[in-house]
Amino acid sequence: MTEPSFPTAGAQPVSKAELRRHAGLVRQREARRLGQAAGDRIARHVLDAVPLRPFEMAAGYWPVRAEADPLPLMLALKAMGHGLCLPEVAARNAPLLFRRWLPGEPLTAGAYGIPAPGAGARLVTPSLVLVPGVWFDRQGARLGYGGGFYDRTLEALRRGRRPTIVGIAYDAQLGDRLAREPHDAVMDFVVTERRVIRTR
Ligand SMILES: Nc1nc2c(c(=O)[nH]1)N(C=O)[C@@H](CNc1ccc(C(=O)N[C@@H](CCC(=O)O)C(=O)O)cc1)CN2
Ligand SMILES: Nc1ncnc2c1ncn2[C@@H]1O[C@H](COP(=O)(O)OP(=O)(O)OP(=O)(O)O)[C@@H](O)[C@H]1O
Repeated sequence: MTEPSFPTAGAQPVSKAELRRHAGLVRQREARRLGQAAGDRIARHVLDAVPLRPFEMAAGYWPVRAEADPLPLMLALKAMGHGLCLPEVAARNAPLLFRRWLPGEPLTAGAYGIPAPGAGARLVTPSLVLVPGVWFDRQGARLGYGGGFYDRTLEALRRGRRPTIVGIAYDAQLGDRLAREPHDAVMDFVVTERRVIRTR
């Protein structure tokens, strides 16, 4: 397969929409190429390199659209005694909410059809946030689906106790410096199946 030309925020600016489309294709290709091994490697890298405190409340995500799979990591965190939760879109311009979830518990279709724990599950504040994305740069900037949800959410969480923010992606979704906007939340770590990048 020919490598699609590489859009960056450097000499040749591309629109966010173009980068999203390109990144979506890269993600699909990598999901197919790497299969389940990627999620297992990501889990190992996070456990090896990201400092964890006792009793973290870890926000994962239910992988959709070929997002790198955080579930092996979530299962390992649970086995170590940490808590787990999943995001919920509360309103279009609001931060995400997080609800407690244990693997095996039922999920319901939430906003955009993404499975979520549902109104019966307890609301919690995560101390460790696994953040999906379509593109990351090596400085920890992130491009998502464009709703600004994680930007608003991470900004709000950082006003409280200092959470650990970990972007999760396939290595092929890592690129050169993204044009950063003032509202863009920056990850503390970006972890792929190949490496851990510590950004601060
Ligand atoms: N697995 C997973 N769960 C998640 C997120 C995520 O990125 N991944 N979210 C992270 O925020 C939230 C859901 N956010 C989403 C935001 C936009 C679209 C979406 O489909 N956007 C349209 C464009 C709509 C518009 O421009 O207004 C699209 O991509 O076609 C989907 C999910 C919460 N749960
Ligand atoms: N902290 C914030 N406060 C208010 N509005 C914000 C904030 N962060 C982002 N937004 C709004 O959200 C819009 C979308 O932001 P952006 O394109 O960076 O989303 P994204 O990070 O790709 O999406 P997502 O986080 O949902 O995956 C911005 O144009 C902005 O208007």
